[in-house]
Amino acid sequence: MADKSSSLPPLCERISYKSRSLRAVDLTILGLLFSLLLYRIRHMSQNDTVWVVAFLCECCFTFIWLLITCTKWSPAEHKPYLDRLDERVHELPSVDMFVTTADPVREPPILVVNTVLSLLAVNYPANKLACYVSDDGCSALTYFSLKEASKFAKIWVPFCKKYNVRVRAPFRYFLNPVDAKEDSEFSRDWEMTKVIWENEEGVGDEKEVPHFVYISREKKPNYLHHYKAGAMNFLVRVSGLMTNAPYMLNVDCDMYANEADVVRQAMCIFMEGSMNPNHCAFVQFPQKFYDSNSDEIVVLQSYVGRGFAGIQGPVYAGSGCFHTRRVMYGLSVDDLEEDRNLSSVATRKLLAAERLERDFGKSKEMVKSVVDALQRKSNPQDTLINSSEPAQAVGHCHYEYQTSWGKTGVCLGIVFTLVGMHCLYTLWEFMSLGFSVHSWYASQSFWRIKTTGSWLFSIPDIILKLLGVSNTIFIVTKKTISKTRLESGDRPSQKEDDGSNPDSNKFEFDGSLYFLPGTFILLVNLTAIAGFSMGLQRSSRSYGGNGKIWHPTVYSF
Ligand SMILES: O=c1ccn([C@@H]2O[C@H](COP(=O)(O)OP(=O)(O)O[C@H]3O[C@H](CO)[C@@H](O)[C@H](O)[C@H]3O)[C@@H](O)[C@H]2O)c(=O)[nH]1
Ligand SMILES: [Mn+2]
Repeated sequence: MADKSSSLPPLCERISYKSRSLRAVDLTILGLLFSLLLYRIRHMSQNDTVWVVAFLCECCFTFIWLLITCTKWSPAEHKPYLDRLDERVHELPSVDMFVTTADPVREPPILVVNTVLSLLAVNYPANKLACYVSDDGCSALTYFSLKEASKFAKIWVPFCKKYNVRVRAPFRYFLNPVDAKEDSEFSRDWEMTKVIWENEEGVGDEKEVPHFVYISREKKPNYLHHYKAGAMNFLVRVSGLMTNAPYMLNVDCDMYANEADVVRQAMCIFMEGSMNPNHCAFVQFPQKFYDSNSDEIVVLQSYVGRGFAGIQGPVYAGSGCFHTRRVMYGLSVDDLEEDRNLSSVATRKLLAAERLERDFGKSKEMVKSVVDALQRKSNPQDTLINSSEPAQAVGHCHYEYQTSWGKTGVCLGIVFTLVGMHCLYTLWEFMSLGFSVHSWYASQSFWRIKTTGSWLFSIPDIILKLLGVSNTIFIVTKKTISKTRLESGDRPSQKEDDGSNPDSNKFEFDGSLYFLPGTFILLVNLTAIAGFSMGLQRSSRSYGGNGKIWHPTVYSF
């Protein structure tokens, strides 16, 4: 386990990216915002509703701006040192990896296969890993695809490790042509692996491949199944009964591990004791997107993500996250002694028989696995410890009933300067990460669509839910696979991103009513601008006569 000596260099370091000039810009914007609000207050008259509404909107904007700026104030990143981990930690802890899928049509099994293969092939001792797939669609197609994938894994995993392949999702890897001399051993292995990948056949070495488990829980009409959250709870229970690893990774089926060292990187953070021995409940990795339209997310993640890392750490993003099992089972920082064992008070509180049964259900095996996890008793053989019977028991839809599973997310002048500064600021954020002005413009447009569409509709939705009138439903998003992703082989990998695909960078809109409010506001704005320019023409013709000018109303969200 980790060496406790504090004189050794750390396994992971926090690197700060504070910038004085950026802070100066932020403070200037803050000054401008406050002077705008002050101006509004000083010139407020009670019967001017437009003025009052504008004031309220600006208050709201200032509040949100303050929140975002506070978040971004002290950006930082955590840098793991893998060589130090390999040198000091000889017995790495086990990790259970979870992949969720729900619909073989919307989520083609080939996606799930790639996700799973990228996880099975990570640089980590195979006997310390187990990969569980939960299939809420209970699909025979997904099942058989995964069965084939498990055969291919026996060739794929050793191949990746032998040649130190970085991105270990085959569809991604085989987009690149082989980069070696024709007759080299590597190119022969490459060809062979590719042929097997395309023909889906394979035999190979089992020892190098982690455990791989396919599960599908029971669902019945009158039982809430809690969508992905329910699937995650089920995965936690079943893996608890089978491998009970102290760490768990969850990945959506439309993602893959794009870094072969991801698990060891997470361990550097979990096992770095010098910051605070019990400091870390989860490690969230940033998400990257291989199709178009993701520039905005990259920018958000770079600035807001680093900002979060600089304050208390990241927020859980739903995928690409490692959790500790003990924290999932109710452990908090105060429950631990210096040596990370449970304190006596915590032992009484967490391990009381009534609490265990109430929170985790009636399965004796389940309760034992929770106790083992809380007391850090590892599964000695790193094998699948239980037969599938207890696992089936915890997969019934009534298992969660009456337990805690599933319950537990100069006015105009100021305005123009502000709007100008805001635009320049967001533009700078985009350009400093290498994106074009066009991509910034597309993201700005999309913000308007989001605020007038999804945000607007989400408010009545939440109100109805709070009033108990409606239930939240989870519609699995359709994972479209672009043509370039399906065509493997002869195309260079950059092909996807160089804009040669005429449909890249385009959004797909269906005939949804959600676009009505945005379109309506756009039309109002256009009419107002047209009216304004007509009014200007008329007034310039009448030499300042007292013709009324129609003031444009421009709504900006
Ligand atoms: O009943 C269900 C519904 C969904 N899923 C899985 O949940 C994941 C996310 O579903 P998806 O339809 O892809 O939702 P997105 O909107 O893309 O997901 C975002 O939003 C989700 C809900 O907040 C988060 O869990 C995800 O991590 C986040 O990427 C997928 O692996 C699904 O297979 C299930 O297992 N069971
Ligand atoms: Mn998704």
